[in-house]
Amino acid sequence: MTFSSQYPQKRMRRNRRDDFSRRLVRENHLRVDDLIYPVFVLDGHKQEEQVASMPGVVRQSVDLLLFQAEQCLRLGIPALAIFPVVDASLKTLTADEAYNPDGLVPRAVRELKKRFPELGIITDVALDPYTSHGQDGLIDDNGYVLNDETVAVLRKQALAHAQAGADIVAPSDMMDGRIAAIRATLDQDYCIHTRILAYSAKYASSFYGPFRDAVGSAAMLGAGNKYTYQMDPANSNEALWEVGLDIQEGADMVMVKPGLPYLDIVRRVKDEFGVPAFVYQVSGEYAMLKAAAMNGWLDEKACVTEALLSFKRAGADAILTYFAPVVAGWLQENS
Ligand SMILES: NCc1[nH]cc(CCC(=O)O)c1CC(=O)O
Ligand SMILES: [Mg+2]
Repeated sequence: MTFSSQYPQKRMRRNRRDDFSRRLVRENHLRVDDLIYPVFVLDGHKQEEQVASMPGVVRQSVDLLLFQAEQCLRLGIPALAIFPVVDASLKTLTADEAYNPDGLVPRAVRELKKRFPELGIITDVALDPYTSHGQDGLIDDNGYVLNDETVAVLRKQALAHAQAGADIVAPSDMMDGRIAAIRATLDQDYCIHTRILAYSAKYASSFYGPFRDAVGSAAMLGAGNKYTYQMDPANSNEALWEVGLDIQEGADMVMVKPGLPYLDIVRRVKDEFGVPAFVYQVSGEYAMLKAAAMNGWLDEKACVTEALLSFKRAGADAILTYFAPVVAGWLQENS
């Protein structure tokens, strides 16, 4: 039996045949330089709690966080993103604790920067850990989140973080005009080097569920939602509009959040603006992968790596992922 030499005309499989040629034609790579590790910080000493809906993720006091920070540095992870678990007694309608210069976040930042000055520290600028209703801003009598009144508090919060030494402040609140306002406040105080990572295209996603458990805002929020400020998952052009405004207002990097269900947005943002575009593989994405892996239904290493590589393929420059240290370890094994 003979085979026609004209069929197939082109053999795409030739490059895939061997590991060496697969490596040579590989278009995208996941590197440790791409990773940002989100961590949950608690008050107190030697405190550590598991997050039930995020197996392998803990909330911990600053003294213990220092060990994780050291490990990240050793692994080559460029930056940590800090999220506070604030005691219910400190949550108020006006979120005053958000800009307490001696609050949990500024204290954590000072400790981390003192011990590990070369490790990048990113703080979250939003009021949800500090409000008694779990919304990211101040509310009126009808529960509507007020824009300008909220921005006035965010300015103070961002300044408190910057003065404590945060390298990057990251407004995740989705109020209008907050990037310009925060930039002006930082500049007035000569915090000219503090970068702003704008959560520009942040969707009203149900994949944030485990995060809200982790920081304890779920109980506060109750049946509430964030539809009046976070973006509608149905929208795509609007994300470009949001990103464009934040760049104009002075953002140094922009973020798309969540990740996997919004790869198309990452690609559009990168193509349209060419600015540093970050993506957040959020708590629900972590929980999905982890749950399936723990059941033996998915190969954790293979699937996590594939999901993270998809962000690179979509054009992301950096990825916030709860898998960061684990992945950094895998990358070291391979090199
Ligand atoms: N400012 C709130 C905030 N900052 C980061 C996340 C979610 C992160 C995650 O799910 O991993 C949220 C949740 C929300 O908007 O309710
Ligand atoms: Mg906006």
